[in-house]
Amino acid sequence: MTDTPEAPQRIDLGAEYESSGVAEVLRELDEELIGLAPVKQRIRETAALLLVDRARRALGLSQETPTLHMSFTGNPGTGKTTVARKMAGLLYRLGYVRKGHLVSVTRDDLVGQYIGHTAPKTKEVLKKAMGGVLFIDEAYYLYKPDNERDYGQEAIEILLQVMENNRDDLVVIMAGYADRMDRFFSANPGFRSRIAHHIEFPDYSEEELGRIAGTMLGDQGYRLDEGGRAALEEYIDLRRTQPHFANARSIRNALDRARLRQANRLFEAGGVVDADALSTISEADIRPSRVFRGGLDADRAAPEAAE
Ligand SMILES: Nc1ncnc2c1ncn2[C@@H]1O[C@H](COP(=O)(O)OP(=O)(O)OP(=O)(O)O)[C@@H](O)[C@H]1O
Repeated sequence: MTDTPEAPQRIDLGAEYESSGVAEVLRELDEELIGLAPVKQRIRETAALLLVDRARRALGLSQETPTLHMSFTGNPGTGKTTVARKMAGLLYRLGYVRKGHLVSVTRDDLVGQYIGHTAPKTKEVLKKAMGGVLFIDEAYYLYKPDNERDYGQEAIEILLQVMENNRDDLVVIMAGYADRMDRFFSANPGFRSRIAHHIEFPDYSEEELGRIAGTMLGDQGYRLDEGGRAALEEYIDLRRTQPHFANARSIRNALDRARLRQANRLFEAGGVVDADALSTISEADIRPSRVFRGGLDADRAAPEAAE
């Protein structure tokens, strides 16, 4: 294409940053997510790259669609899905995807049980994800090296093809534990070469988990009293060292159970309650947790402990 009369000569990146809505998404990311400083930094850098790429294309300096597929590695509950959703919003605001929604899947959503079932299943998911972001959690389960007839291979081949051919309308984010993802990429170099951005999600510190708990409760209109706060701190300290710990997700689950206990405590006490009582989580709502009694192994049978 030659220059059209409307082709701009220069672009105000600062104005683009605000008017595209990118600034707003980054602000939300900062405000809604506690900690994650290195992740936020990487997202800001990626946003800058995309903004500049868009400006370059607008000025006719390049025509290529950049490779946008990503990998998010880190332990469970470190915010990968939440950040992926923000990333979908960024890509949409910058015009890299048409709709900006996120479709989150695991192996079972892509791979069938019987011969001939996998391709239609994978294609159906891809159809739903087109125009947005396909988030594949624990992506390495697609690849089972001990079984060469595994149907996962079929899904892998379709994904690789679509990641190459539909780069301008679908962004794939593969997520999971760093070490397993690394082995997966070594065994499937096609993915490694198609993924341009690798972002690592660190575990939260105890202090961050405490702040996450405070925000989660605040969002639901609850607060901790002094005893509740101290008990929760102890809870976090213990819970982190026990099996199946899933960072912020474990905190969310613990708070759900605390609210349940609070409701039962109030109900069993009977009588009249005021707003303060209805919104306060106390020590008595946290201490009965099995975490204080030798850990979650005792908890395995309880469905709410499934993390
Ligand atoms: N930094 C944070 N601040 C506040 N809440 C958070 C933060 N990180 C995660 N959460 C909350 O924790 C829960 C789990 O987060 P999310 O699903 O994004 O993690 P994940 O890494 O994708 O986990 P998994 O891989 O196990 O699905 C969500 O409810 C999310 O809102």
